[in-house]
Amino acid sequence: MSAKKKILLLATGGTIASKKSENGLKPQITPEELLEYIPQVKEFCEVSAIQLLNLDSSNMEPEHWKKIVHAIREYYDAYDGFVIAHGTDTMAYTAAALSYMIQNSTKPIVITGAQKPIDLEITDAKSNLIDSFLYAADEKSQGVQIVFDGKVIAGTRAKKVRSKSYNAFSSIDFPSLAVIQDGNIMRYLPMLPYEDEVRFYEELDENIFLMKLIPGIRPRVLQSIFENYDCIIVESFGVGGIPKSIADEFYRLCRQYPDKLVVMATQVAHEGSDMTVYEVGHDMKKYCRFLESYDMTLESVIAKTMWMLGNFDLHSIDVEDIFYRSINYDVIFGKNRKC
Ligand SMILES: NC(=O)C[C@H](N)C(=O)O
Repeated sequence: MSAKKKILLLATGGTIASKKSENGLKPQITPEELLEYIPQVKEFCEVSAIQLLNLDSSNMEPEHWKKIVHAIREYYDAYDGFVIAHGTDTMAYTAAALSYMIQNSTKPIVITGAQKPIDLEITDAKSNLIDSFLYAADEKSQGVQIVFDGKVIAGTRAKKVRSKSYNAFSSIDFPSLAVIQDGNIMRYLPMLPYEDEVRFYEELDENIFLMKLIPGIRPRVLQSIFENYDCIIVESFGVGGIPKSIADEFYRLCRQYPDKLVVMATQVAHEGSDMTVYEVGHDMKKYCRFLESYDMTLESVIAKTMWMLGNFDLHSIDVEDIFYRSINYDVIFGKNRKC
């Protein structure tokens, strides 16, 4: 029998590690205590644990993602896989960010958490953690994934869709990679071997503004957004377009600030953008250079632009080539699609 896989648990806080305080739930359970609740994982893997952060994930920031990446890089050779215990609220953002910051990892990096603290009698924490260790210790696992409520979701495809229920995450416009039931991993998609070596990126540019359109939006704040941010992501309606009420000012600013990255995304949860369909999208094409999200989740668009701006000089790269290149299954129906 082959030796047990060595898995490192990186604890970052979240409900999974929370206890009641006077002011509500607060992370305070140590990673060692977390492991005491799931002694059965010792049967199939050798676990070590470190407390990397201790946050409600509402407080998770790009600086913390860098810290997580740095720790995984530091311990990469010493372990066969990693489990990150994380709050659920921003887990989809972290999973997307790590997908860009750690690419081609043959060692699985699994992110999990819980809707109920591990010390409660009724909790999803234990099953989520056990499934995560099982997945991280499996020979066929690789890359960055979320394991939650029996589903394995590609790091770029997850979205928190329920604030209270156990099935809090969906895989958006892409199948779950696997399901885990009664200790068995059922894979829906084969893991294809990576062509390149593992690569770590520790830079991000977080100077990004997400502008959500609402009916009746006025152009008042646009000047200051363009002045102050490197990238403006427009969370538009439907497949995409700029409404008349802000169009003149928006196009004027696109011309005044040609170096700003403009990305058109959508507030619709499924099926993505297509700026070729409507006149409101067509006009945008006439006046601005922009990227669009296609079928990428908003979390992935945000993380990908932070990664792209942080690691490449946009004047010396083909921005479209990088943005539309599929990373960890993030974009399938993008510009570079081959049918
Ligand atoms: N279920 C959770 O983990 C929610 C918590 N507020 C967090 O994101 O840290």
